[in-house]
Amino acid sequence: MLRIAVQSKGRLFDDTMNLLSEADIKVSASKRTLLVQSSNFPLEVLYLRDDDIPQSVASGVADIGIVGENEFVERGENAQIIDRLGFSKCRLSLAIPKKIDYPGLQWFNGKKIATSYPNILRKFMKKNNINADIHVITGSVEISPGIGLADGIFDIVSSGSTLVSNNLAEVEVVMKSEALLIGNWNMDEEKHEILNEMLFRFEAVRSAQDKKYVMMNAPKEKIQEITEVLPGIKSPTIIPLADEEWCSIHTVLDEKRFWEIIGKLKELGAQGILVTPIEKMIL
Ligand SMILES: Nc1ncnc2c1ncn2[C@@H]1O[C@H](COP(=O)(O)OP(=O)(O)OP(=O)(O)O)[C@@H](O)[C@H]1O
Ligand SMILES: O=P(O)(O)OC[C@H]1O[C@H](OP(=O)(O)OP(=O)(O)O)[C@H](O)[C@@H]1O
Ligand SMILES: [Mg+2]
Repeated sequence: MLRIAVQSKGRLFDDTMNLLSEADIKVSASKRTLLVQSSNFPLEVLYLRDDDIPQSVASGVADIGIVGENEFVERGENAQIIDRLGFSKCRLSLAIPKKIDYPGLQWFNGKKIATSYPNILRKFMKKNNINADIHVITGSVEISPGIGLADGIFDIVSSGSTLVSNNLAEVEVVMKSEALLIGNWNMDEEKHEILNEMLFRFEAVRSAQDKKYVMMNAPKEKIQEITEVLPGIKSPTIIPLADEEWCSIHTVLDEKRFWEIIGKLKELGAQGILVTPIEKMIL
C-alpha cells in the first residue's frame, strides 16, 4: 500500500482529486476522515494542510505527496521531486505600491517586506546583496503596504488581480511554481511498483489532454493529400465505405493546430467530420 499526502481543501484540492479520478483511482473525499483508502487501487490518501505535506513526505509519514513548488522549496525538506504536474501554476513575486517609481532591486535596501515565504525571500535577498527587513505573516499579505505594516510584499501572483485591487505593482518575479509530486527517498520495491503504475496512468491522462480523435469521410483519390496534412500518431486509419469511391479516415489531432488542419481537410473534400475527446492515450 502506498500513502499519498494531499491538500485537504484549497487551491490544489480539485486538480489533485481530478488527476486521481482520471487515473481511475477511486477515493472518497471525506470532510471528517483524514485517511481514506482507495476502493480500487493500493493507495491511501492522507488529507493535510499544504504546509505539512513536505515534512510528512520527508519523514516517511506519507510516501508521496502533491504540493505547490513554492511550499516545497520554502520548507526545505529533504524529499525528491518525482513529477511536475502542470497545474496550480503561479509565481512568487515582489510587489510595491504602484505609485512608487521603482528604480531596481536596491529599492528594497532597508525596507520592510511582508511575506509568508521568508526562506525563499531571504535567500534571494542574500544572493542579490540586499538588506531588507522580512516580516512574516501567514495571510492577507497584499494588504500590508496599504495599512502601513510593510513597504512591499513577496507573495503568490497568478492573474495579478489581487495586486491590482490592492494598488500594488509586481516588480520582480523570484520563482515560478506549479504542483509537484514529491516522494520519500526510501520507498521499498513494492511501493515503487505501485508508484510506477500510478505514474504510467498519469502519463496516459496527460498525453490525452489537448488531443482530439477525428473521424471523417473522404474521396479515396484524396487519401494521399489528406494523409500529408495529418500529423497523426503514426499514419491515419483508413476504413473502406460501402461507396467504393469513398473511405473513412480516423486520426488524432492536437487541439492547438485543430482549426488550421480542419480547414485544410475541408478544402481537400473531407466531409462529415466527427470530433471526440480522448480520455487516455498510451504511446
Ligand atoms: N492564485 C493562484 N493561482 C494558482 N495557484 C495558486 C494560487 N494561489 C495559490 N496557488 C498554489 O496553490 C497552493 C495552495 O494554495 P492555497 O491558497 O490553497 O494554500 P493555503 O491557504 O496555504 O492552504 P492550506 O489551508 O492547505 O494551508 C499554493 O501553495 C500555490 O502553489
Ligand atoms: O494573482 P491572483 O490571480 O489574484 O492570485 C493571487 C492570490 O491567490 C492566492 O490567494 P487565494 O485567492 O487562494 O486566497 P487566500 O489568500 O485566502 O489563500 C494568493 O495568496 C494571492 O493572494
Ligand atoms: Mg498553507
